[in-house]
Amino acid sequence: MKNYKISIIKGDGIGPEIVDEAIKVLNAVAKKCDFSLSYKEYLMGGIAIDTTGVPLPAETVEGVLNSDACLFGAIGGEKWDTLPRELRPETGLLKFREEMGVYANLRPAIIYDELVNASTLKPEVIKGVDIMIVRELIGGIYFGKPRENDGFKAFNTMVYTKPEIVRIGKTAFELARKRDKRVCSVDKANVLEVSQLWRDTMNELAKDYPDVELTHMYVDNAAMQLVRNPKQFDVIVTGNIFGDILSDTASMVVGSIGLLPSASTGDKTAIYEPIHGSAPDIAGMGIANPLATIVSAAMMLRYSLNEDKAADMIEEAIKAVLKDGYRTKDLAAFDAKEVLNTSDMGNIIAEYIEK
Ligand SMILES: NC(=O)c1ccc[n+]([C@@H]2O[C@H](COP(=O)([O-])OP(=O)(O)OC[C@H]3O[C@@H](n4cnc5c(N)ncnc54)[C@H](O)[C@@H]3O)[C@@H](O)[C@H]2O)c1
Ligand SMILES: CC(C)[C@H](C(=O)O)[C@@H](O)C(=O)O
Ligand SMILES: [Mg+2]
Repeated sequence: MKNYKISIIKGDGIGPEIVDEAIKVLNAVAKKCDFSLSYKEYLMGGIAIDTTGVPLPAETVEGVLNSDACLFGAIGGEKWDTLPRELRPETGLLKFREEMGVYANLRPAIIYDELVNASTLKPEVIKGVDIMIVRELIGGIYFGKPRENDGFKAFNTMVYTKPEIVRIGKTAFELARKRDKRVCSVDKANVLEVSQLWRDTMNELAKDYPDVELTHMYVDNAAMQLVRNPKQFDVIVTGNIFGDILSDTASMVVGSIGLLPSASTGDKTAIYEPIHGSAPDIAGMGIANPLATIVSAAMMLRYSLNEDKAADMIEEAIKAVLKDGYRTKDLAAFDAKEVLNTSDMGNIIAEYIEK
């Protein structure tokens, strides 16, 4: 029987609650599909600061690199917000992504038919939405130097090199080939030099993909278009900060931030993580939606472990559970037959897989 080594980072806030449910579902599907998963837990974020003094212990880096894939919850919280920047949970996460070399963050926003009433947008606007946001994850203004805050003047630097743009562009074009063959590159080329290089490079790269249509959009317009007519998008490719913002918007297009999964991929390893944060406002209340993390686990099965059947089973179980009217609190107002807590949502998905 095949065994996969999965590194687990639960993190802070709702992180442990949602990751536990994903593990439950993974175990159910492994049993059905005749493979096994062994898990090893590592620390990152606030809990790592409290336990080891740093947000990203060396052991975490090494453990994840030696595993087949990593499932990650979320980090951060007010308790650590006043620490010097190098000691903050978010700095740990960024260093982690950088060390893992996960330059391509795939954030799919797909509407479940059962949830068309859950979005704040009209059903006819969102029915059929299927967008893949390809966010560059280890460059741009998040990592650019110089950066400084001397108490009077503060600045960050937005940097992209051509190879970085080509690398993420290829990911987007290759993905589009397996979808509707359309890439929309989002930038701010009307103002920023870095965006002009981004746009010129995408245009050059497009010559290698004559079967894929490339269009460009300024990020302010893209934010508006996502809400006006999200169905116009197939693949969106964009830089780190624009992708961060646009993916939170896309999550609400499909009903809740508790629904959007992601895969952070590169040449060394892959990290599977919901797009949302540690949600300190609801941590410990048992009301967090675990679906984003459970779907991230399905992405892990599909992309890193090549267990497509198991991934399909999770996705089918989620659809069936939603169809039967089970909802977490964030979606409770929308065609709910029964509102479940975080743990019961995990249980019922595992049960649907088992039966
Ligand atoms: N990848 C990560 O680890 C990650 C991502 C984003 C934010 N953060 C961190 O999380 C902390 C909180 O940030 P924030 O409040 O801006 O963003 P957030 O995504 O944690 O929460 C935003 C809102 O969405 C709700 N929400 C988020 N996930 C949910 C879920 N699964 N089910 C139901 N509701 C959910 C929250 O309750 C909150 O009202 C900060 O410390 C931030 O830096 C971490
Ligand atoms: C917590 C933060 C550093 C992170 C980001 O901005 O990348 C988060 O918002 C995300 O979307 O994963
Ligand atoms: Mg974000």
